[in-house]
Amino acid sequence: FLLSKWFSKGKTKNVPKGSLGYPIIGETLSFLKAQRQDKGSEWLEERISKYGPVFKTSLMGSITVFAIGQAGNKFILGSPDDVLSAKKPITLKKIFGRQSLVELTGHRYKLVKGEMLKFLKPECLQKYVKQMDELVNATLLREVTEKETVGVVVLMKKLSYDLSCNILFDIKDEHTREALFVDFTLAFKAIHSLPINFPGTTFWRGQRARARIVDRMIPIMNKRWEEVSKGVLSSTNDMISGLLALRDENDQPLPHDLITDNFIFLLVASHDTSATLMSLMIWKLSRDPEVYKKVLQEQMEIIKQREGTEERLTWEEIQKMKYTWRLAQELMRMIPPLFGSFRKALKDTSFQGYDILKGWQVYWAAYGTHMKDDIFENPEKFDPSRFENPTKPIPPYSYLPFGAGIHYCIGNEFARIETLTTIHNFVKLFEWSQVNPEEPITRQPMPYPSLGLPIKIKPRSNMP
Ligand code: HEM
Repeated sequence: FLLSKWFSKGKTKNVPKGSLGYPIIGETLSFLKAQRQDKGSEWLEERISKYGPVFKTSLMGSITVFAIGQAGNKFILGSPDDVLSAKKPITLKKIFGRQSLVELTGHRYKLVKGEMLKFLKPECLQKYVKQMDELVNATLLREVTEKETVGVVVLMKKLSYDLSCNILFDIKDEHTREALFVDFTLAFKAIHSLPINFPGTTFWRGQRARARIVDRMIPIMNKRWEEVSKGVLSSTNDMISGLLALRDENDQPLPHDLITDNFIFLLVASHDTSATLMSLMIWKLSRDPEVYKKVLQEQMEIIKQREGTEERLTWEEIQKMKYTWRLAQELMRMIPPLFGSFRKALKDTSFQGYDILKGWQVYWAAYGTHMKDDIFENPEKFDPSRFENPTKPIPPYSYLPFGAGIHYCIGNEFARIETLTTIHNFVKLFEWSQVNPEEPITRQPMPYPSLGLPIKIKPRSNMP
């Protein structure tokens, strides 16, 4: 009965063509495998050539429609939330929690996002530049000094995690941070695993890790709640305090489990994405002398022009790092940190004559536009200058490292500042060379140098 129900699903409608694969698991295994082997674009191409740019498959236990290309991106990312919501497949939902931002809709979504934005908008981030610079500088010196070889990927993961923990959540206790980091690593792996909850599976381990994170957060949250209630701590101190002080439409505080869910969600959203970008930047600088020269020149010029005794970076100096950020933009065009992302249909809808039924998932992928020559001239050519003087403006819904529409990344400015601060300190403090000059990038599923980017490193000998 279940099998016939599964195969007859949507038969009376004009649904997109495509194979649903095996019952329940569908094509999840081949999709995850392609992601891990950095063959996501081949996986897509195979299906596009058979069924066209709009096709269906089944992923993570749900029928999933892909709509590849600018029109597809516009449809998916531009649809209102009550038609295509950002609700995620079971693995993400179980790790992020039922009340993470992407599971919320309507008023509650706006309320929680509004509070997050208070900390993430440029006006607010300006005041964290100095603190970020201090933290990056101290971490790099501590982790690198007296070592001849360093694994950049591990270092960047640790750095971006520490930055989020410190700046966004004010978790300063080293022991707590370390313990949480171990569990976050396990929880993150579970997001991209098969949803099989059986002792020993990645998904099972991730959920146990999440439970431990929640246990560790309870006393932290209770203490903050007490401090915020007594007025000892301001709601502007950090995001946890801000969410604790927030009141809903009935003037009631938000449930503590909503705050824990969003703490976990934000750490995942902010940690591996930025760590990927920073690792890709150092990977590119290690193997492209031309690019390295320009970045070094830009960063050293900033130090040279510094007046007075100020040693730490300023907001104005971040704005001067134009070439360094264009390098990041071009890297994210060719190797987007997020391959794509899911939406869930809350109502029946349609695209280009194809029916998409309530309950189905929809997936957008950056691949469909980032490497197309009608959008980016010579798309295979690595050319940061295309973001300086574009011959023609990039059409909307075509360049998607941070997504687009309602769910556009609200941490993009935070990511920009931490990336630029890290690269500034890295080139200022060290000289280095790649241990494996041919090291390629592989998706795991985030695109990292495949061997963790080991580098031989020493303190910089010549300063301006
Ligand atoms: C280079 C680093 C980053 C990249 C490439 C990135 C990418 C993205 C993308 C593609 C989306 C849209 C996902 C979708 O459409 O389903 C997104 C959403 C989001 N990102 Fe980021 N992100 C980065 C850094 C950060 C940071 C540092 C934070 C927080 C401090 C953050 C917080 C968020 C949040 C909260 C959302 C959900 C927004 C919503 O649903 O309204 N991200 N990010």
